[in-house]
Amino acid sequence: MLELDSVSKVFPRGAFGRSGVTAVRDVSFAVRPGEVVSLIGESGSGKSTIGRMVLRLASVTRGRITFDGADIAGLTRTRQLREYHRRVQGVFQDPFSSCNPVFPADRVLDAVRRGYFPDVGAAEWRDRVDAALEVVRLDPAQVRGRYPHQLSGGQLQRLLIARALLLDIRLLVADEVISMLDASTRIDVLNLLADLRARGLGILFVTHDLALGNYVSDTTVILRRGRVVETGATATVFADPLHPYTRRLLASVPRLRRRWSDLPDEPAGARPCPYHERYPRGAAAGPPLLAVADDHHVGCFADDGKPC
Ligand SMILES: Nc1ncnc2c1ncn2[C@@H]1O[C@H](COP(=O)(O)OP(=O)(O)OP(=O)(O)O)[C@@H](O)[C@H]1O
Repeated sequence: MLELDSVSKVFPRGAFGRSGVTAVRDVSFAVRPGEVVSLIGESGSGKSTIGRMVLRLASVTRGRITFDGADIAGLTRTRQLREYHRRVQGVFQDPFSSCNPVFPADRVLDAVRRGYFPDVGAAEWRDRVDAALEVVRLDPAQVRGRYPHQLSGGQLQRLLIARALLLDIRLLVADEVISMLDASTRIDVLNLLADLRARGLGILFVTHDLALGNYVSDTTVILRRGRVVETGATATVFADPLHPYTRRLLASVPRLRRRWSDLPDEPAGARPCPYHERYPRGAAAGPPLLAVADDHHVGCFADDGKPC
């Protein structure tokens, strides 16, 4: 369904854009129907930029993003982009910023009808809205005519997911959708994402939180400074993290009964770089990621990301 092939993004910087910030470097991965892929990395690692490129909110500098085999850079006409957004939608961290506070929140649902389904009658539309609200486990009476400030962050987030469902989407980009929610609402939204996956939706789950990625995803992509350092089946990556960065991220997840001051500087049992073993320093550059198993790929441990 969605494929990223050696995608890079350079933001121009300085007078006349002569220099640039490389936010994303040679990133490749795929999202299949019914699969949740989590994109995990610290702040500034390029996660949101990838989400924005997938949503066509930012352009790709090098490489290709394809949806069902077609390069999305080729969708230049308004009509083509609208069709793409009927299939691919995003939900973001702050649900309140996606709603105009002076209008009832469910107006975002009516906007879908005006934009995409002007020929659908009022009664049928109401049925469709009720069905979408039921999927996200919202009682229509709870949200109809309510203003954003009268809803909780979790309710509003679910309303925005219902909006995406009205479009009959196939891929959802969920960018830090849980970050602003409290613990009990988080689990509701996570379980909702699991329901959507079961309905065959592909989900690109952008997060800086490893525990959330582990809970919800089938496949994990670990990003560092815009580059993929490790990727694979979530269970494999979490059970046997290879890259020192992944190991550091995992070691720093807060746990009950362990204090911050007890954390070792480096996780014990550092391993030699498998990439280095395969492609010793001085050899011609190897592939961007080394396959250590069918479902597990790792990048070079060197800090600059170049093959050792
Ligand atoms: N519009 C822009 N213009 C210039 N630089 C940008 C722009 N958007 C992002 N960047 C830079 O690209 C890099 C990656 O940013 P991005 O927002 O994708 O990271 P992130 O991993 O999503 O971080 P966070 O979790 O804090 O949102 C950062 O160095 C950021 O400063």
